[in-house]
Amino acid sequence: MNASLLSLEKLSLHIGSTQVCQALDLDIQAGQCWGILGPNGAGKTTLLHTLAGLRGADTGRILYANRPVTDLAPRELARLRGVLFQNEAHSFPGTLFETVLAGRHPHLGRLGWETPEDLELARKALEATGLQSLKDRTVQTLSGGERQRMEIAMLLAQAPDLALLDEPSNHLDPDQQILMLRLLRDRFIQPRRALIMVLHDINLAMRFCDHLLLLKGNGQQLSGPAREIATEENIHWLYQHPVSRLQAKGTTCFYFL
Ligand SMILES: Nc1ncnc2c1ncn2[C@@H]1O[C@H](COP(=O)(O)OP(=O)(O)OP(=O)(O)O)[C@@H](O)[C@H]1O
Repeated sequence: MNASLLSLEKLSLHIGSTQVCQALDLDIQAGQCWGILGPNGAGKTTLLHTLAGLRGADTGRILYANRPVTDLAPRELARLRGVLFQNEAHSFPGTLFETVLAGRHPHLGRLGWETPEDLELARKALEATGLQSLKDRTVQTLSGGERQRMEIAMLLAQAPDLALLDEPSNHLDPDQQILMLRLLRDRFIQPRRALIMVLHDINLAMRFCDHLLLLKGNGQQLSGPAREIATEENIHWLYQHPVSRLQAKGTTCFYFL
């Protein structure tokens, strides 16, 4: 049996007038890729930030390897989980290389100096995301897609056990969407690692996720293996839009009518 990286026990969460989830039990195991789907405003980002330990829940517990997230020091938490935020604003005007290298922060020694290994990991992360030729550019000069790839590179450099991604395909063209999600899958779908991503594109979710959490935005939720959860009926229930489930080239996809 795989190890449990993150467990939710009877988690209830609301923001404003939105009930994001209600008594949600979930077990994210090493080697799994979870997709969180739901209509605009359902609370997907709010839940992701809560899982990351950045905000509190109403009731219930969030456990990282059986330890409550509230007991973990920031540095320890930053080694366990990394977050790809939507529209992250970087406050200092660094170069691409310096920014990606900052991903190594949770791993630095007491003096805070980067080792040659940290520099090498940052260099490799830039190479993996195809950004090495831009390494000396300032972050402010990057296009939306280049910036998104930089955020992914930073997460690769951080190398946490669990990656929490908020719409990782944002700003990416179709080719880069596939390349970056493949890269994330290859790095994080590992015996000691896992991936959770909020996605709007259900077909990307079908392609990359083995488990799904559907959030309706009124406290109703459905979770489980993607092949059981991704039915025409459930996807119609989720988005309140007519949809057809199709088989193409051996994979399941959804066509919104
Ligand atoms: N500080 C706040 N106070 C009150 N309501 C808020 C606050 N922040 C967010 N909300 C609302 O909470 C709901 C959930 O927001 P959230 O960003 O988590 O949804 P989401 O599912 O990620 O949405 P989207 O798909 O549009 O990105 C939204 O209706 C949002 O307007």
